[in-house]
Amino acid sequence: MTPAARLSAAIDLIATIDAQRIPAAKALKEWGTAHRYAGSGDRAAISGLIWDVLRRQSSAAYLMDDDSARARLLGMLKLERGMDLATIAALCDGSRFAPEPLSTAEEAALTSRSLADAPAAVAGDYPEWLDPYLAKVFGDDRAAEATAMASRAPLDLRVNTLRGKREKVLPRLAHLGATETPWSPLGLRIALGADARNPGINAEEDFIKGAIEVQDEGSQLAALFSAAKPGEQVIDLCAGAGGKTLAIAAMMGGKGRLIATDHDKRQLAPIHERLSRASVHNCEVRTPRGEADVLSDIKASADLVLIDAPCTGTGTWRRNPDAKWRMRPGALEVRLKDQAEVLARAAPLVKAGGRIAYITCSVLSEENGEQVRAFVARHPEFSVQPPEETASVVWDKAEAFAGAALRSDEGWLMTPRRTGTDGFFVSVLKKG
Ligand SMILES: C[S@@+](CC[C@H](N)C(=O)[O-])C[C@H]1O[C@@H](n2cnc3c(N)ncnc32)[C@H](O)[C@@H]1O
Repeated sequence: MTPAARLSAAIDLIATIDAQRIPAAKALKEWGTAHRYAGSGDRAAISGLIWDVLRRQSSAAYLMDDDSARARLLGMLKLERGMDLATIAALCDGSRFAPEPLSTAEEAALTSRSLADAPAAVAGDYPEWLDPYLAKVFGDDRAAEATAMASRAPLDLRVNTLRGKREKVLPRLAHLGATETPWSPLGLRIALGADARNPGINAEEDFIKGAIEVQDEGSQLAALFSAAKPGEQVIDLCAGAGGKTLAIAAMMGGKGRLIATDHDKRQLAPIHERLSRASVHNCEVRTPRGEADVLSDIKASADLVLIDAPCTGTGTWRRNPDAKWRMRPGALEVRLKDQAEVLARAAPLVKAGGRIAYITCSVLSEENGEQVRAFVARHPEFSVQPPEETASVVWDKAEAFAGAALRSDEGWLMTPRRTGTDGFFVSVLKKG
């Protein structure tokens, strides 16, 4: 397929997604089945176009003053891909399989309209009901923050120090264009192209041998801020597929006791294979069975309880542009309740002098600072460790990090705009 034919296919697909109200991933899969002649390059390119239209859904429609599938695609080409009028016009030349030539109104919109007067929710591409929530966190910066939260994310990797060293792994991933991430001493970054092609990390020898894991740099920093140490007793209460568990295990260097659990046993399913590939030998996975409390033997003995809390995931919008538009107010209410529950469960597990590391991948203060304040009010035996302290334990970049991240009395908030990471909040709460 020519680049122009891919645009035509993308316009048709967006119209289908609109009309049938189906998730983009499902629509793309069905399109692939119905167009078996399309090669993998075509599929990747068309997926990339669809995801980018979802990223710029509102702003592209505003720019074009038209919310049709075609208008949103054209607006996206300008806003997300930085194409000028001549480039867009050359693609839309009306030839066989290419989109129709640009109308006078489309040409005018692409040259003279801008987002300068657009409401923040439109310029920043987020559901309008979230505007007061984002205003509370970011104030007048919310459109700029949200725009960064809508832009395509790179692929970040964490080098597993149980199996390798960053300086050794880096040259082996040179063919993928890997570079060091700016903050994490363990991070590597691979920029992803507009065609959404997967670089095939799972087939890399370093991945197979457990020397690298896919993990956003913000997630790596959140784990580092917990300051897990060799010899400690650490409980990962919301371990899920084990992303943080693996990072914590590497920090512990195989020494001490690590317990991973989750209230949903299905979420834990991939953790066993991942722990084994990463050569983690000191982690006990406790899978819930029925109503029994799998942590009933643990009473005020943990040095660290890690809570990678269930959250709305607003910090990961750049990886899930479809989920962003599907988010409903009810989802926030449910998550707030879950978070309070997990915090209450963690409190009695921690020993005097121990700590809770509370982490979310959301930017909303209801899930972050407000949740922490409410917990400390209910549990005065806990107090927030000053954020500067949590960062300085980690590394010499603490000062630059403090200048970049958003600090509150309760902890650090990382965002795509500020730290180039997914949105992550981290608070460390000391007991006694
Ligand atoms: C953000 S995800 C964890 C991701 C995982 N730690 C990782 O890094 O791959 C949140 C997890 O919390 C779990 N969860 C939700 N409510 C919980 C509760 N009340 N107690 C324990 N886990 C809970 C969910 O099942 C989900 O796996």
